[in-house]
Amino acid sequence: MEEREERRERGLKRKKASSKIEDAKRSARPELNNFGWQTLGYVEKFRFPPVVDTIERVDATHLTVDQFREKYENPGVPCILQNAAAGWQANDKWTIERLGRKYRNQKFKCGEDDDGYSVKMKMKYYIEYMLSNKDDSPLYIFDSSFGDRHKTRQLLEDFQIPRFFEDDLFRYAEYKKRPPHRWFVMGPTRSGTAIHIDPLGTSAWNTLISGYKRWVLIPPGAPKSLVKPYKHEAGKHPDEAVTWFTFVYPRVKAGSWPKEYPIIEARQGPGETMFVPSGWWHVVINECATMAITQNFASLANLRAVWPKTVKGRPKLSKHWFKRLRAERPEVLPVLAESAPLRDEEEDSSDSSSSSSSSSSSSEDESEMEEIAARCGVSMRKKRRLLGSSADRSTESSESPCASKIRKSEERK
Ligand SMILES: O=C(O)CCC(=O)C(=O)O
Ligand SMILES: [Fe+2]
Repeated sequence: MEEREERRERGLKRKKASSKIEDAKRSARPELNNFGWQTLGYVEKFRFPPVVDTIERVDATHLTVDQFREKYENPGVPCILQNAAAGWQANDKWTIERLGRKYRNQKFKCGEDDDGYSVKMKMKYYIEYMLSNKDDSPLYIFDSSFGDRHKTRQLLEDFQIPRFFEDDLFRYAEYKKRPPHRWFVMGPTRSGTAIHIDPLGTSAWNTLISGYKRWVLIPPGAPKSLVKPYKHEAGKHPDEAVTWFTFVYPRVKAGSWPKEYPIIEARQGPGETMFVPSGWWHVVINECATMAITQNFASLANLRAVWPKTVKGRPKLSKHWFKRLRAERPEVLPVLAESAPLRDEEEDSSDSSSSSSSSSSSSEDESEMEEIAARCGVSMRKKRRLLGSSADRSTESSESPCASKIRKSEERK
């Protein structure tokens, strides 16, 4: 009798899990409702290419912050830092078993619906999905708000920002106003991130706790038409890593790939930290189940790219940030002045999705900026550039070529 009861209970739980998984899948990828999630048969047909690893690796324990800046950050050279995660609690705690126990009923973002709202799944259901799915391009946890939720905040204690990345200039902005900047990342084989450049000109570090990730990095300046799948290749999975590896990867390996954009390949393993400099295209696919933590940051090295993009894409934030930097880091003001976009300047060629509207910034703001520009010894022309266009935007929207990193829903907060 008791046994029958238990069997019934288990059956009900299984049913509930599949229904929760189905709900999330329907919301996150409604375009697959008719097409199907396994139609391409990638579980059988998709083969990871032979391992090629051409990235520079460096032992973080023997590298000073100054050396990192000189060799990698300032010249924009990608690298893998080894041992930057030594001693992290995540190395022991972030296993499927332990996370599945501790965060069992906590919801993590694994997609977004058509209206830009997060699609979330409880950890217990996601793990079930991760371990059993045969989907062509599976759902992927890419959660930027774990640190803000009471019951998942503890994950923050399991890792530390490696010292090379501590001087994140966005930390001077009020926490609630700063763009999303850290993500807990977890997904099964074939999940990953399609080719993109990280938002707002930021650089990133990405530490893998378990599993293996394949990376391809393409230098800044490579045209979108070259690095993205062609229209006829995109099919129902235009923005998925599997599509890139199926169609574009053979092209980057062919002799006809332009020599001016030499790619870098890597197979990242547990404990390794990838450094992605500002402006680099990158695409990532998980070879097996992985767990990782990634952060994006602004620094002295990328501020020349970050500032104009922030002014254009996040005008209100840029004003707030400016004031904070002026108070806390006045030495960076000349960099802002030098790099600010001209008023009414043409949008640059990158994926910008800024919207414009009617309200204007106060003249008080403007004169304040001009005064600062003068103090920095910036010319009249550049003074006008300091804050970019004086037309403010009522709805800030950010340049977001990294689909997984800045989502509309997060911008809405
Ligand atoms: O781990 C991944 O899927 C890639 C994440 C990414 O694009 C990044 O860290 O910038
Ligand atoms: Fe990225």
